[in-house]
Amino acid sequence: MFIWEEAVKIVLEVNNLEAYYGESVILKNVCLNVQQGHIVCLLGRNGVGKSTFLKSVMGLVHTPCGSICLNNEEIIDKPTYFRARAGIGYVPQGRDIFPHMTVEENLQLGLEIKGGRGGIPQELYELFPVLKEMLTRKGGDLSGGQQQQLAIARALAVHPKLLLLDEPTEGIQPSIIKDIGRVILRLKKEGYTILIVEQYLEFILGIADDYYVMDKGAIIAQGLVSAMNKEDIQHKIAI
Ligand SMILES: Nc1ncnc2c1ncn2[C@@H]1O[C@H](COP(=O)(O)OP(=O)(O)OP(=O)(O)O)[C@@H](O)[C@H]1O
Repeated sequence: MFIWEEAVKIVLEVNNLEAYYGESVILKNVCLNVQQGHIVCLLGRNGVGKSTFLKSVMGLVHTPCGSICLNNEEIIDKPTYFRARAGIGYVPQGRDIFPHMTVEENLQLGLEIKGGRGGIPQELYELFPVLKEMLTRKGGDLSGGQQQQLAIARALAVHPKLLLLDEPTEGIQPSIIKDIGRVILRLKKEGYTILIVEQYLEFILGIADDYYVMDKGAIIAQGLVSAMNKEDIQHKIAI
């Protein structure tokens, strides 16, 4: 009998990656895959190298060894703007909202990667109704949670093939954390592929498909979230 199996498509494939700040090696031999349509979480304590990993994928740190493939194309030697145009959306830790620009102007900046073409997609306001109410407010006047929503919306403006989120729950009140969780699940339903760096295990349990745990710049555990031994992983990421 012939069984038709749909081929698994890997959007991001990282192999044997090393990253450095000056002479200091931060990432060692990191391998991590993100399958299309999946939500993948990279967990770990403070300072183990999670943000450095996302910055490496964006081309923001020195990565002399290894491989970073986006949809089977090697991008490790490509500049950051190329990676952004190739479809990687990045929401850094701290959000990087422009405080003196309005919410609308911040959203328009998200379109610049693709030459500013097309208007702001209306679905962004469905995902984040609060942004529509605050279009003329300055980014710097928004709460931390609202800024996080604005940063995610800005990255989504060009429909990225891969969305990188660096600690989306950091410093945010529980009700907004729930809203962000709901948005991520909706994006998953729409077929988005997302890699989230987190320290907050409970948040990712309800939303992620696959997890990796990092310690001292190396991957020390990985698997399906559905099969995760939560106590063991919590112990590995506890301070
Ligand atoms: N610009 C930099 N120059 C030198 N060292 C850095 C720089 N940024 C980070 N580091 C160091 O690299 C290591 C990894 O930092 P990184 O921010 O990637 O960790 P993290 O796991 O994301 O932690 P956190 O959750 O606190 O952001 C840390 O030891 C940190 O001090």
